[in-house]
Amino acid sequence: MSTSVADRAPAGEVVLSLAGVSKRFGAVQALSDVHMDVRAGEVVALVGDNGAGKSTLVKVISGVYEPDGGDITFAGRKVTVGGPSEAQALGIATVFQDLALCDNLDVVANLFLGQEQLAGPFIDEVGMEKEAWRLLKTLSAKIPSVRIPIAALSGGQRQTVAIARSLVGSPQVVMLDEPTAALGVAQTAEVLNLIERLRETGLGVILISHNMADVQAVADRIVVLRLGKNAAEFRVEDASTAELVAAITGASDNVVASRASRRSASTQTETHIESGEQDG
Ligand SMILES: Nc1ncnc2c1ncn2[C@@H]1O[C@H](COP(=O)(O)OP(=O)(O)OP(=O)(O)O)[C@@H](O)[C@H]1O
Repeated sequence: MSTSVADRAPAGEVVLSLAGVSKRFGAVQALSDVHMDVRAGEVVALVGDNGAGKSTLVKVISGVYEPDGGDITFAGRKVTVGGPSEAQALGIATVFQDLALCDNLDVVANLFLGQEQLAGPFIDEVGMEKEAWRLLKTLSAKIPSVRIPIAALSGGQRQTVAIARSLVGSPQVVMLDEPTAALGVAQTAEVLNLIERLRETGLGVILISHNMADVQAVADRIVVLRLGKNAAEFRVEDASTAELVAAITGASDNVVASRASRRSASTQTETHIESGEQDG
């Protein structure tokens, strides 16, 4: 089976919708009444402080955890996601932080390991290699060979393989959990390009990140969780870093926000001085 754009929902259509999702672990209410929509051809960033509930939400969507309450609607119908393989069969793929790649196996083996059934019943070694190149091409990925072991690849290239792997089986939604956390500047830029490619192919992308620069560079919408609840939602062009930080921390007078506004005030003053707008 190949990833066909024709199978996908038209851009702008809601493909995944969460309503009233809750999850408790003993005394900890990790998620309360969470809602979130993801549209085809859109990158939604899911942000929040440590313990805000991001990982729990990802695990609910990917079928690792069963929610205590709430509805998940995927491609227009209410679904229960019984486990990660069910999520993948539905069309919800997740790239977890650990990437789950086998270092000693090559790129082709890693792309299809354990998901041969998603690639199609009759796919052989040659077919897998062709499909591997096709998936990497979809991402405009820079991998020198599909026959080199993962151990020989850089961090950005590994992330690329993990993202390509998530595309086997034609998902409609891809979730990326902190994809740039362990990467340097150039590799981060590479991964942000991949995310843009995913959006261009019409996928709904959920990006979990602590990095506001990455989020602001690539997301269309930003959903902020705080203490397991929806705290705010922004279109990326409407949110300043200070507003985002305030929504994440729940306070507008925190150290990061006031530092950001001091810096922005001093930049404005400098701009005015440079353009000769100062008084006197
Ligand atoms: N398996 C679990 N058992 C008990 N409590 C849990 C479990 N998983 C998460 N929690 C708790 O649920 C809350 C939300 O945690 P979660 O890991 O979802 O937050 P997060 O936003 O992903 O944080 P981080 O950015 O640190 O990964 C936290 O209070 C956490 O301690």
